[in-house]
Amino acid sequence: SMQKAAEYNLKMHPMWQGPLAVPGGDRQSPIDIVVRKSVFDSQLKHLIADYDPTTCQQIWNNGYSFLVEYDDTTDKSTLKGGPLQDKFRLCQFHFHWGESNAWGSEHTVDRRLFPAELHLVHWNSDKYSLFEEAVMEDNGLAVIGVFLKVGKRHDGLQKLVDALPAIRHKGSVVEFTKFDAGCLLPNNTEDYWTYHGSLTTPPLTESVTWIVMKQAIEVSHDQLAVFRSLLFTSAEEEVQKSMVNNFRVQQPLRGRTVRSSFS
Ligand SMILES: Clc1ccc(Cc2nnn[n-]2)cc1
Ligand SMILES: [Zn+2]
Repeated sequence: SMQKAAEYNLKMHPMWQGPLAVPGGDRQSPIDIVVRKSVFDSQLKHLIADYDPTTCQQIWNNGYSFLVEYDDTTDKSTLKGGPLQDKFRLCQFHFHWGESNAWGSEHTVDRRLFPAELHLVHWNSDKYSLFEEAVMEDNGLAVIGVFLKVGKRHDGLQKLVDALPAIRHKGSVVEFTKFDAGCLLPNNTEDYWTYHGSLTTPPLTESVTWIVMKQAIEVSHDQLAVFRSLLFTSAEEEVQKSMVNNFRVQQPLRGRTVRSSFS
């Protein structure tokens, strides 16, 4: 499950951005989405995210971000449609954010940075039986990226924000149940960009079909501030480092085409 992959992240130095480019890597993420260079593809379908809140299990600080993990042993929380040919299982979601509202997202749109970005991580359960298998295969994973912008308070996010003080330190885990990840999707899920890329932390594997939503969700300044109260460091470490700027630098497009579901 994602647990093992996230434990792998735990061992990694928090600010580890990984190499700027992976040797031989020509489909790395994140990227800048140049809107006027994206290509409208009328074959792209609606996204069908069907998430069951009862599969939500725990929330924990893995020393890089905080992640909400789902039971991915059955096809209860799935993603289909969009650019995807197969059915994908939700295994976790997490965020990337900055030390200020001026930056924090991994992807950008015409170089515009957002204060944070949500990633909903899914793996191809039609072709594989475990995340660990899928993560090594072309198109084994599908990650939905949703930009966060500062505005009105996001009521669905608040339950998650209220759980963060309990997982301030790297390695802390608390039970977190009955959370509907669907409430974090924007109202408009028709308009997205999609391209083939990679995980943005080691193993940086080029197995991700990225689906980046055009519409951002609004969260309040105070909600974002609580993200920044998390720590990269465990309770034992003398020097505590606040968990901010946990994003990777942008990677070269290397001739890839970014398709849009809208014109
Ligand atoms: Cl918890 C976590 C899991 C994965 C990543 C890296 C990533 N790859 N693609 N999107 N995020 C960062 C934090
Ligand atoms: Zn991510």
